[in-house]
Amino acid sequence: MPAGGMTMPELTMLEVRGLGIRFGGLDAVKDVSASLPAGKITAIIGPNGAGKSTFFNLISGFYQPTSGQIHFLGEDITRLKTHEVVGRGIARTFQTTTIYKELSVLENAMIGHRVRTRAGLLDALLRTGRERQDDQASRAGAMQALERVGLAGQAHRLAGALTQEGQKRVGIAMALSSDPKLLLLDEPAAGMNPEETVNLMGLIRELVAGGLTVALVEHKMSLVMGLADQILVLHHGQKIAEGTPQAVSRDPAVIEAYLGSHAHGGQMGQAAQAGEAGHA
Ligand SMILES: Nc1ncnc2c1ncn2[C@@H]1O[C@H](COP(=O)(O)OP(=O)(O)OP(=O)(O)O)[C@@H](O)[C@H]1O
Repeated sequence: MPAGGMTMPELTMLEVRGLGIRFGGLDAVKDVSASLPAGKITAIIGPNGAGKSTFFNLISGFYQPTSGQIHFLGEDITRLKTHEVVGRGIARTFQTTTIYKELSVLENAMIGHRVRTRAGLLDALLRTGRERQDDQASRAGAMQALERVGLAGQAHRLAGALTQEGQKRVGIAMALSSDPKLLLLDEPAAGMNPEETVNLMGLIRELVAGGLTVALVEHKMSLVMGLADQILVLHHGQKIAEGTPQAVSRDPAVIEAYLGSHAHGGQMGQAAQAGEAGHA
């Protein structure tokens, strides 16, 4: 115990070591080692095709890595299946909104709960006898999740009738309904206007204040720079930098990676300038 210092050691929520996956001849993710501290927001950024979504797919059990290990709260989860990973406390949202617009907000969140606590979507949709028994548990989990995203009052509306932002919140509620410890958000601000993006940032901050750990993949630098405690930068599947938003936005290797890519060079360039705190 350091005398006079009350700093608690930082708890690691997720740790990956030497993580990699090859598709044919391509290393989509290669030798990535990183730690996600509990109660913090980690952003994973990088130019198009850098391996960000693949990284999420590895953590959430959608893909099996060809090398390396994944530890979640100290447990080796490298070879677990998706629903087992969810059972441990990791949930994710997807790049494209995958809500059922013709169902109610509550039904969507309940499907989220069932899919995440069962082996398959089919099981959840067919409503087997076992499913009906679990109805109450799903309903309770779903309502709690809707409260967390501010949609409890709209539980019985059709999901398709909500705004773009509301529908994003439904997607997040679907992930939260399994009560995860770690939430993976894949491009949460995609398709959102600046006001909606700011609201979404507020929601993510609230969730983290409530004890959640968040990792997000996002191209919108305003969100990344405004939210992230730490940033991992991937390029061609490899980690080229990590650190605070300020440090990463000034990192020559990061600027080079973004400027060298057609797609998002401008955004990172702007972020680096924004980091210069008002210098013209
Ligand atoms: N299932 C797959 N089979 C073959 N190649 C894949 C597969 N998934 C991803 N890849 C390849 O792996 C590389 C990384 O893709 P990934 O989607 O992870 O990048 P990303 O950083 O998420 O890109 P973006 O920002 O455009 O979403 C790309 O070259 C992609 O074509």
